[in-house]
Amino acid sequence: MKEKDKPIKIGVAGLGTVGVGVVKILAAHGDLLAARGGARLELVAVSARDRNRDRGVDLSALAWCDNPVDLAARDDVDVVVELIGGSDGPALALARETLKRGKSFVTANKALIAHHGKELATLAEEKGASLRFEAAVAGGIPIIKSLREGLAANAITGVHGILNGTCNYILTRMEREGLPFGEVLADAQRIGYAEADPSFDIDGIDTAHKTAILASLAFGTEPDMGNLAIEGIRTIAPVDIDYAAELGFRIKLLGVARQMEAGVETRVYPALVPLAAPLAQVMGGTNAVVVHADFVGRTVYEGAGAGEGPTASAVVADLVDVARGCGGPTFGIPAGSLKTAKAIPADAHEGTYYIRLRVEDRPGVMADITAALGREGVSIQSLLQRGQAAGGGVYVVLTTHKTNEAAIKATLKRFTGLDCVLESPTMLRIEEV
Ligand SMILES: NC(=O)C1=CN([C@@H]2O[C@H](COP(=O)(O)OP(=O)(O)OC[C@H]3O[C@@H](n4cnc5c(N)ncnc54)[C@H](OP(=O)(O)O)[C@@H]3O)[C@@H](O)[C@H]2O)C=CC1
Ligand SMILES: N[C@@H](CCO)C(=O)O
Repeated sequence: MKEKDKPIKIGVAGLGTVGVGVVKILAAHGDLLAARGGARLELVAVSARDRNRDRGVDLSALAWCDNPVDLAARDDVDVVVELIGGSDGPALALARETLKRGKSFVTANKALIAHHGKELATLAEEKGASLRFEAAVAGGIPIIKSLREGLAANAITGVHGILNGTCNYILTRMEREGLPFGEVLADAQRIGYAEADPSFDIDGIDTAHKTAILASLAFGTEPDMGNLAIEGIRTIAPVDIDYAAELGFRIKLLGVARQMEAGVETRVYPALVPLAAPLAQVMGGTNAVVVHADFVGRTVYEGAGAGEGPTASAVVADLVDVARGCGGPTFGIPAGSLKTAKAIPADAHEGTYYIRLRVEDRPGVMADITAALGREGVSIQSLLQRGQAAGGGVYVVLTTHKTNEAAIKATLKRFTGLDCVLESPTMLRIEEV
């Protein structure tokens, strides 16, 4: 047998939504994957918590490890796939142990890579092993490969993504069906989109993990959660979805990484996106990423961002790359050359803004509002007033011309101090991507 014909023996830790998907693809596409990778991908061992659970796939011929870290030490395992989740605990222990032994490691775990990416990449590069995580960002979309390989000729200036299927699914159904937040979240959990702790999804942490990874690949900085300002979608009210539509926008939770003069800004926030923009068309559990780069211009990537088949598709694509012997540094440049990301103050953010106020319905209110904006040098782009807000008073909704976040925060403080303002103002950024 030629060296190339030797099978690649795989151990999979975690047999939940994604793990079972990987088992199914390996079983369904054995010949196709062997032809593409130049070696058969042979699943030999698995690990999960409950050995007796029926997972709808045949595991009877496979070795079982109660402790997932034992997969790394097995002589019959060449490559370990980690589909447990969590930034630390067994996932991290397994990653370290696998790479220390010079074996390649494939994962869908964005928390692990966002928190320990540099350490693990350093270890992989020292040991000549491969560390792959295509499934960790945007599920089935090959965005890691695109940034690391397809766009390698370019300096990247910005990356904007809808990176969390759960949030996009919730926002879509709130808009289309007028359903309350909680009811839709339960559906996202049933479909298998949501994280084990769904607050990671709705509070923007999952998007932040993915943004940290994309920023690292795009800008050559080490993945760094410490510099990321994070806002989720809990505060988005149906009324904001309606006003956004009236103004020609749709609300999306975005992960944003962009090159600014002072460094790379990385943030997560719900934003108003113009209805004609590609990101506004992305509905349900679908993810999308828009990359701006100097020579190629704008490129757009879209596809299923979560769920069994799409996520497992990306995991198995990484296994094919390992079989092919595809190498190169994990984040596109050697781990030792990754720069430390600089914190960019949120107040430096420049852009246009949406503000919703609930105010008393009486003469002089609009004058107070416009005076507060004027004092902070914030110029109004559009202004709406609608009758009878829930809870009394009326809603006043405005968008601004370009300004900075320091001026917006100062304006919001002035609004909060006005007698006519009945509740804390809602502020959302507008992103023209
Ligand atoms: N679901 C999705 O759409 C996506 C998920 N991901 C990522 O993929 C990873 C897996 O997600 P998902 O499949 O949804 O998760 P699940 O919760 O469905 O599955 C997790 C699996 O890990 C096993 N497990 C948990 N703790 C241990 C442990 N200590 N030792 C051994 N096995 C353990 C569980 O075992 P048991 O079944 O016995 O309880 C289960 O099989 C996560 O990192 C997630 O963020 C990435 C993209 C999309
Ligand atoms: N919980 C994540 C899974 C995919 O990473 C989501 O909803 O997008």
